[in-house]
Amino acid sequence: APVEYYLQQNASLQEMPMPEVAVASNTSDYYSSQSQPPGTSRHIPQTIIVGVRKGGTRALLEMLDIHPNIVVAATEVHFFDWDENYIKGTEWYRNLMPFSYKNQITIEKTPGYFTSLHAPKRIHDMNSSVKLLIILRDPTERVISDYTQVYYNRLESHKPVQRFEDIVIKNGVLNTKYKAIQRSLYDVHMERWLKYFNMNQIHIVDGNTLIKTPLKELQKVERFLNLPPRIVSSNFYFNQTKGFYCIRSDGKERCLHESKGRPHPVVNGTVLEQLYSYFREHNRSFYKMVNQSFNWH
Ligand SMILES: Nc1ncnc2c1ncn2[C@@H]1O[C@H](COP(=O)(O)OS(=O)(=O)O)[C@@H](OP(=O)(O)O)[C@H]1O
Repeated sequence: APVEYYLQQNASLQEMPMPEVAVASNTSDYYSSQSQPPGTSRHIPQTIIVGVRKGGTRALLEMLDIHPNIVVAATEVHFFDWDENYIKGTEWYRNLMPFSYKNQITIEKTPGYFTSLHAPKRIHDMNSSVKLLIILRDPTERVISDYTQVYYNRLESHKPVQRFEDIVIKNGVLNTKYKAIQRSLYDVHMERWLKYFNMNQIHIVDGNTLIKTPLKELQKVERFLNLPPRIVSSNFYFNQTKGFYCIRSDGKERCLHESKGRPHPVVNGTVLEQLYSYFREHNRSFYKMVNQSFNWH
C-alpha cells in the first residue's frame, strides 16, 4: 500500500499525542482569554508551523513568542488536518487565534499538518502567500521520540507497551509500515507541500540545532519573517536538571512541559544502523528537494 494509506491511519487513539498544555501564564493563551485590548483583533495566521511531530514544534513556538511582534495560539488547532474541524470554516479557525495588534503576526502550530494529505491544499486555499515553518530533526531520532511519547501515553492509560526493537523489527526485517517510520520520510511529505508552495515561502528549522543553540535558529526565523531582531542570548538559559534550554522573557523564567525532552530508550546498535540506512536515500532526496543539507545519519 502507498505511504498515504498508512498515514491515513494516523487517527488511531493510541498514537495520539497527549493534549498539549500551555507552559506558562504569559503565553498568548492567557492573553486571548482576557477581554479584547483596544486596537486589537483576531487574525488568521500569517505563519504556520506545520510540523513535524516531535521535531521541536512546541519549543519553536514558545521561543518565537518571546518576540514582541509575534503572538501565538496556545493550543494545537488541527484545523487543516482534521475534517471535523475543517468543515467548521475559517471564521471558527480565526476565533481560536489570540488578539493581536497591527504590527504583530499570528502563528499557530499543529505538527500533524506536515504529514497530512489535505493540509497543503487547504492552507494554500486559505492564504496562498502564507509563510510556513517546518522543524525537522534526524529522522531516526524522531522515530525514537515518537515511540517514547506513545510509550508514556500507553503507560499512563495502563495499556501494554512494547520494546522499541519489537515494533521496529518484524520477522527479522525493518517494519517500514510503522507509522513513526512513515512520518520520518521527509521527502515523501515535502513533495506534497512543494506542489502548492515555493521554497521561498518555506523555512526549515533544524530541530537538532534548536536544542543545542536555540538563538542561532531563531535569528534565522526572524530574518525569514522579516522581523526586526529582538530575540537575544539572555532570553535563554540552560537548565541542568532538564538538560535543555529554557526561556527567560518579561522577567519570568520557564521551561517546556515535562513531556518535552524525555529520556529516550537505548536502542540496539544494529537496529539503529538499519534505520539510518533506510532513511539515507530519503534524506538525500529531501536535501535535493529543499536545496539544503542537514547532519542526519
Ligand atoms: N528547549 C527545549 N526543551 C524541551 N524540549 C525541546 C527543547 N528544544 C527542542 N526540544 C525537543 O522538542 C521535542 C518535542 O517536539 P514537539 O514539541 O514537536 O512534540 S509534539 O509533536 O508537539 O508532541 C522533544 O523531544 P523528546 O526529546 O523526544 O521529548 C525535545 O527533544
